Amino acid sequence: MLRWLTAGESHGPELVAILEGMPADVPILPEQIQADLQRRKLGYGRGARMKFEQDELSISGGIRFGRTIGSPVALRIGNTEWPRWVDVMSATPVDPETLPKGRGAALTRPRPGHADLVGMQKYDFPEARNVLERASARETAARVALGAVARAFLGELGIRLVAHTLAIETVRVPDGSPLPTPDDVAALDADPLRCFDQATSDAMVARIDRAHDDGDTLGGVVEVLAYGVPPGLGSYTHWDRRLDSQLAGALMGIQAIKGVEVGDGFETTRRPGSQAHDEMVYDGELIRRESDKAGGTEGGMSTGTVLRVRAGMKPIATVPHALRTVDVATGEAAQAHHQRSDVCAVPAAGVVAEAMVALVLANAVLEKFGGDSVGETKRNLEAYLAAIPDALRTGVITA
Ligand SMILES: Cc1cc2nc3c(=O)[nH]c(=O)nc-3n(C[C@H](O)[C@H](O)[C@H](O)COP(=O)(O)O)c2cc1C
Ligand SMILES: C=C(O[C@@H]1CC(C(=O)O)=C[C@@H](OP(=O)(O)O)[C@H]1O)C(=O)O
Repeated sequence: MLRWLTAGESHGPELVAILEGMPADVPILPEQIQADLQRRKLGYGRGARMKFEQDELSISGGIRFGRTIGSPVALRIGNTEWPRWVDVMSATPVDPETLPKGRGAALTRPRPGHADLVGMQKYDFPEARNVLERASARETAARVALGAVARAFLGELGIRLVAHTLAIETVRVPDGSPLPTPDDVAALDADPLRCFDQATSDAMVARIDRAHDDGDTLGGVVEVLAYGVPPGLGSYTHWDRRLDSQLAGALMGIQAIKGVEVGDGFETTRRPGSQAHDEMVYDGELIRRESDKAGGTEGGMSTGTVLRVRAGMKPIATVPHALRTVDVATGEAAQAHHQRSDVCAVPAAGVVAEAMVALVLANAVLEKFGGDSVGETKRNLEAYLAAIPDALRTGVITA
């Protein structure tokens, strides 16, 4: 079993992350993790902080000479903003009178759509600083770093992932457009929206420009594809063993994700059964699917076809054209606090979603095939695939 934990505040000294249960001998270099951290900062519409803050990665354990060694992988990502926040985020008591006026001010005008108000109620805070520091999606940097390790493990088994942007608000990639493969990652990273359709990407840029001018923010939809996934990850035997349940939970666990679809998702509910499923045909060697509407799972198990999941992100809550709220210090009507924010962070959410899917798949692979070294996992996987009776063979769809 793979377990992972993150800690750290948005403006604290660093984020820390631990991945426990990763087999030994997975090749992974700090540069690979750093590259994924860099990809998470990409995307048209992100705020100023993405430009001036660097992700300072250091590895505290679990990796030696460029390979995992079976012990917990422990990572630190320094927040280069920290020197400006030393007082405000001090772990030791500080006289509130000495705090800087702007950053140190009490945040008593909670933002609709962010965690501020309920966080204050729940943890008994008079203002929102303690809440937003941890609710912030800064934390997703830690998950992306762990996801890079999970992806390296999956890569050794021939499982490769790619994420792309499907929609920004109502600007959407046309139905039936070609799907990217993992070979397209560099091209996607070079696109301002990580969108695989040039005309749609251009329209998305224009829409974000308009939102920026209007003092508004936008959400959208990302899709993660995993190629080379063997049949039989997850299980139909219990709700929490279902791969689709685990994927949905992991994706919904990303800040601002409000909907998840597996395969054609809600579109499937608008089709009659005769047109909703992926029919099987025998080609003399393998049982093949005529279509891929299910998105690579049936009965909570991977089918061996391309895994396809989508996550819908709501618009950023810190709207520059500030929303109405109540100042909880005075009880008076007010405008929600706003200093700076992303206009749109959907492309970054795609990189985070890819990391979460990688972690879930790595866990599912280990549950099915075990292995204390990646070589052992690979042997077990190959033996399982070889043992599937000829009459049941479907193969595995790779890119
Ligand atoms: C990559 C990424 C960047 C984000 N950037 C911002 C931001 O700049 N401002 C903001 O208010 N929310 C931002 N969010 C969303 C908030 O973190 C999120 O809405 C908040 O934690 C409340 O959680 P909920 O939306 O899941 O209810 C971002 C989310 C992601 C995934
Ligand atoms: C720092 C990151 O994202 C942050 C996520 C975020 C939020 O409320 O979720 C709010 C913003 O932070 P700040 O309010 O300090 O500008 C984003 O910049 C990051 O992704 O690295």
